[in-house]
Amino acid sequence: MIRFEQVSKRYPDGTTAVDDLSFEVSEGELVTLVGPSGCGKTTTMMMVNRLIEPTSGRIYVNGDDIATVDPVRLRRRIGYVIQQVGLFPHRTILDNTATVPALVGWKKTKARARAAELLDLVGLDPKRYGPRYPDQLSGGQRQRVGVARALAADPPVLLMDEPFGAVDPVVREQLQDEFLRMQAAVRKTVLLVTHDIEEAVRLGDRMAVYGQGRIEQFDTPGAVLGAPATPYVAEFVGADRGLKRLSVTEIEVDDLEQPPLARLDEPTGAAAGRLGAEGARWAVVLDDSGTLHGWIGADDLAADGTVGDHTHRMNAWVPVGAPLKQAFGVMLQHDAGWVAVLDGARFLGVLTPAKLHEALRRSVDADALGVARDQVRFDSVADA
Ligand SMILES: Nc1ncnc2c1ncn2[C@@H]1O[C@H](COP(=O)(O)OP(=O)(O)OP(=O)(O)O)[C@@H](O)[C@H]1O
Repeated sequence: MIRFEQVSKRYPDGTTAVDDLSFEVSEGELVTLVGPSGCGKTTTMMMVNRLIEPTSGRIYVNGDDIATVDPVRLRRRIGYVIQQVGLFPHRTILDNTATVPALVGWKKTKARARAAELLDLVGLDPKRYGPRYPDQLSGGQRQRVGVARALAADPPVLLMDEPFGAVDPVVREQLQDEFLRMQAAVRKTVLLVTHDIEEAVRLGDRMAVYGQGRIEQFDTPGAVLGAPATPYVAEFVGADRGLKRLSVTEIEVDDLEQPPLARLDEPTGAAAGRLGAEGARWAVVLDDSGTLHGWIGADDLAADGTVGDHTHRMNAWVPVGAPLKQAFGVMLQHDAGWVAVLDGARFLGVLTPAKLHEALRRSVDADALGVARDQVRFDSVADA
C-alpha cells in the first residue's frame, strides 16, 4: 500500500534527514516509526503526503508513484493527524470534523451526518460535543476530534505524527486503546510516528526502529523486543524489554497448566479422593457444561455435602489470547497465585507465575528462531 524505494532526503544545509530508506506497509497494517528526536521520522512521514519532497528514490501509494500525482489530490486520499490538532477555533466541533468532506464537495447535511458518525466512533457523543467549540474540550477530547477529522473523507491511508503526545499518560493510554478498537473496525493503512517505545510496541503491527536517518530494524514488536537486530536497537528498547514483551505476548492454550477438576454437584468425598491421589491442594470447580464456578481447597473437602456447597468464587480470570501482562495484572489485583483462562465461559486451564515465565521465554526464543511458539523446547528450572 505504501512503498519506499531507496528514498533519501538531504536538506540544502547538508543535513541528511533520511538515508536510502526502503520498506513497505501492507494494506490495513499499522506501522509505528520510533526513534530518538531528529532521526528522520517526521521527514519520512511528510514525504508520503508530499509536504516534503525526497532528494532521491521513489514512494508509491496504492501502486502510484506519488511524484506523478497532484499533491492536493494525493492529500485527499491521506488523512493526517498531528500533535497540535489545529482545530479552527471559531467553528463547532461538528463543523471542524466535517471540514474535509465539505472541501471535497459533499453536501452540508451529508458532511455533517458523516462527522457525527465519526465523533461517535472516536467516543464523543455528537449531540453533546458537536455544538461545542474547541476551547470547550479537554486536550484528550481535542485529540479525538483530530482523529475523527482525519478519517472524515474515508481515506485509505492515515499518517499520524505523535497523535497522543500532548496528553497525560492516563488519557494517553485510553486514547491508544480507543484508537486500537477503532482501527480494528476501519483497518486503515497507518504510519504512526512516536518517540515512545511503549506506544510503538503497543500500537504497531510492525515497527520501524530508527537510528540516524536509517531504519535499524523493521519487524513485529515481539521480534524487536525478543531479538533486537543491533546493539543500538537493544539499547533503545531498554533493559526492561522482557516486561514490555508481556504486553505483546498472547496467552496460548499450550501455556496452561491443568489442575484437578471438581464438579459442582459431586459429593465432597469423591473430589477429596481425587485430590489426595494427585497430591493436589486445590481443584477448579466447573459445572456440567464446563463453565468455571470457582475453586475448592483440600481442607474444604473434609466437610459434608457437595462441592458446590463449599466452592469459593474465582474472579481472577482472563480470556485466552489476552496479553500475558493482563494475566499478571489480574493475578496481582486478586492477590491470587494463578488465574483461570477461559474461552467464552469455557474453562481451558490455569496460568501460574511459572507458566507465565515459561510462555514469555518460549515466545522470545520463537521470535529469535523464527518458528511458532509451540515448536520451542523449554527446560524450566522446575523440570531439571
Ligand atoms: N528544513 C530543514 N532544514 C534542515 N534540516 C532539517 C529540516 N527539517 C528537518 N531537518 C533535520 O533533519 C533531521 C530529521 O528531522 P525530523 O523532523 O524528520 O526528525 P524526527 O525524528 O521527526 O524528530 P522529532 O522526534 O524531534 O520530531 C534532523 O536532524 C532535523 O534537524
